[in-house]
Amino acid sequence: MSIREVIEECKIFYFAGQETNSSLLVWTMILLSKHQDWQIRARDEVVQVFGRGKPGYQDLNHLKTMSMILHEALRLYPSGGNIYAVDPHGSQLRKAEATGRSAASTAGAEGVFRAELRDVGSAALFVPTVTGQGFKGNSYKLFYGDFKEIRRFATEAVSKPMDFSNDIMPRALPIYHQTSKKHGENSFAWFGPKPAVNITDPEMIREILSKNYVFHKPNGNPIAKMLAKGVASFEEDKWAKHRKLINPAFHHMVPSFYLSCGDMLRKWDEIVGNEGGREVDVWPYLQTMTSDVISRTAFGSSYEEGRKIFELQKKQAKFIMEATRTLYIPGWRFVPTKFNRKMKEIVRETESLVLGIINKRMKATESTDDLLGLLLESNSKEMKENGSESGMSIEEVIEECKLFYFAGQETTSCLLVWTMILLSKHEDWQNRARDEVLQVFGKGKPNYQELNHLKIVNMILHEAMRLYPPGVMLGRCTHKEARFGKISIPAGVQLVIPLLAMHHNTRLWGEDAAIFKPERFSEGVSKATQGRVMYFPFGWGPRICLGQNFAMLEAKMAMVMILQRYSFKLSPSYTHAPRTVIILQPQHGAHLILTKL
Ligand code: HEM
Repeated sequence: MSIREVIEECKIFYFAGQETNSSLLVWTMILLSKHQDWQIRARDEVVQVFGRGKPGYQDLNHLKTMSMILHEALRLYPSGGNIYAVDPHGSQLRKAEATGRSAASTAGAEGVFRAELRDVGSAALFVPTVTGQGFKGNSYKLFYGDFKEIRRFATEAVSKPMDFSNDIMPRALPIYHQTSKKHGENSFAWFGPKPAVNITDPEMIREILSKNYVFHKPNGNPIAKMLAKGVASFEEDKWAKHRKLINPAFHHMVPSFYLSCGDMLRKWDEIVGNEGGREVDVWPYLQTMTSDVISRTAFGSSYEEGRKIFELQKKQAKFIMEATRTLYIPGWRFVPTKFNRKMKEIVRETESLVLGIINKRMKATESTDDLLGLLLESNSKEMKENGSESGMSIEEVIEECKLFYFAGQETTSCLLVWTMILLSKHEDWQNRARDEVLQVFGKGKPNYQELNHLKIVNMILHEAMRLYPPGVMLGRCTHKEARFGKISIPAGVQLVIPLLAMHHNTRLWGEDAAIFKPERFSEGVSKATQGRVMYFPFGWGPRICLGQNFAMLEAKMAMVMILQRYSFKLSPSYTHAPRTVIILQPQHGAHLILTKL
C-alpha cells in the first residue's frame, strides 16, 4: 500500500469505527430507554455473566440478548456511509444511503421494534435466507459491512481514463461490477449494516417497479432532502396526490428549447468562426443550455428570478455533495456549524424568492403557461373540485419547482453529451442523422410536431441512452418479506436494480451489446426488447419519469439545431472517462472539434 492508501484506510477506520459506533450506542440507549423491558433483560444477562466486575473480552461475545438488541438498533437506525447513487435525479442524492431516518419513518419503525426483536439481527436472518436461494456475497463485517471495499472500488475505478470503448461497467458502476464478478449475477453487498440484493431478472424488475406501494424508494440522507423533496421522494397517497396534480402541467407547458439552444449555438459561433474546425469542450455549454431551458420553462415570465433560484440550488448541491462525502451522523444537521448555517441560509433565500414569484402570480389576473403557472392552476382546480385537502400547500409547490430543476437539468445534458460523443466517433451515423434533419427541416426552424417524426435521430438517442444511461441504477427496499415465485427476500433489504448492467447484458442484447448500433431500435423500443424490462432509462411502471417526453423533445430539438449548423469529431485531447456522480458524466469533459457547415 502507498502512504496515501494507508491514510485512506485510517480515515475509513476512523469514520467507520468511531462515528458509526457512537451512533449505534446513542440509538441503542434511546431505544432501551423507551423499551424498559428489554433494558431489564439486557441488565439481567450482563449481571449474570459479569456480576458488577470488569467485563472480559471473551465473554462479551457470548452476550446473546445484548447482541440481539445491538443488531435490532442497527437495523432500525443504520449509520452507513457514502455508498451509491441510485436515483438519476438530484433530489434524492442517494450517495449517502443507509443513513438515518426521517422523523416520520422513525416513528413507524419504533412500532415494530418489539415485534421484530425476536429475530437475531438482520445479518443473521438475511444471510441464510438469501444464500439458500443462490445469492452470494461477502460475509458480514460488523458495522461497516462492505463499506471499505466499496470505497476502494469507487476510488480505483476513476483513477485512470480508459480507451474508447462502450464497455464502461468497471468505471461507471464499479460496485456492482466487482460484486457480480466475484459472486455472479445473483449477488448481494453490505451497505454498512444493511444488506443490498442485486436484481437482474427482467421479470423481477418488472414486478418491483410495478408495485410501487409495496416496494418503496430507500430513505435518503435528510441533509440531501434540504435540496428538494417533491414527488420523486414521496410514497403512497402523498406521491399519488402530487403526481396527479403535476401531470397536467407537464402535458400543457410550452417548452422554450429553441431559444436556449439558439443562445448556446451563438456562443459556439463566436468561438469557432467561419474558418476550419475549432476545439470546444461542449459539456459545460450543454449543461448551461439545459439549465436555461428549465428556468424558462418552469418560471417563464419570471425567468430572471428563476435563474437566481437555480444558481442557489447549484451552490446548495455542492455543499450537499460535500456533506454526503462523510458519514451521516443523525441529528448533525441541527448543529449550527458554519456549513449548516450556510445551507440553511440558501434554503431560506430560495424559499423567499419562489414565494415572491408565487405571490405575484396569485395576484395576476391572467394565467401563464409556464410550469409554475400550470401547477398553480391544476392545484387550484383540484382544490375547488375536491376541497383544500386535495391540493398542495405553497411550500409543497416550492419543493416541486426545486425538484424540476434537478430532475430536468443534469439528466438531459448527460443524454446530449454522450450522444454527441458517440456521433463524433461514428461519423456514418452523424451523416445519416444530418441527412434526415435536412430532409425534414432544411436549415429552418424545427417545429415540435415534426420532431416526433424523426426516426434516425430517435434511434440514435435510444442507443446512446442504452449504452450511457444518465441514471446507472435504481433502488427500492422491502418493508416486509417479498416473494418472487420461489425466491423470498426478507424485510429491511435494499433492492439494487443495476440499470446500466441490464442495458449492457450480453445474454439479453447479444455478444455485440457494447457496440453502438442504433439499428437495434429501428422498429421501436418494444420490438428491440421484445417486451422485456431490459431497457428502462426513464424507469418503469407507475413511477416512470414525469419528464420523459420533455427530455426526449429537448434532446431532439438540440440535436437538430446542432446537426443543421455543425459537423463534429473527437478532438485528440478528448479523454474517455465515464464516471458516475449521481448521474453518468464525462469526467474530463467532451472536447470535440466543431466545424461550421
Ligand atoms: C434524459 C433525461 C432523464 C432521465 C434519463 C430521467 C430518468 C428518470 C428515472 C430513471 C426516474 C425513475 C426513478 C425511480 O424509479 O427510482 C425518473 C423519475 C422522475 N423524473 Fe426523470 N429523467 C430525465 C429527465 C427528467 C426531466 C426533464 C424532468 C422534469 C423536468 C424529470 C422529472 C422526473 C420526476 C418528477 C420523477 C419522479 C416521478 C415519480 O416518482 O413519480 N425527469 N426520471
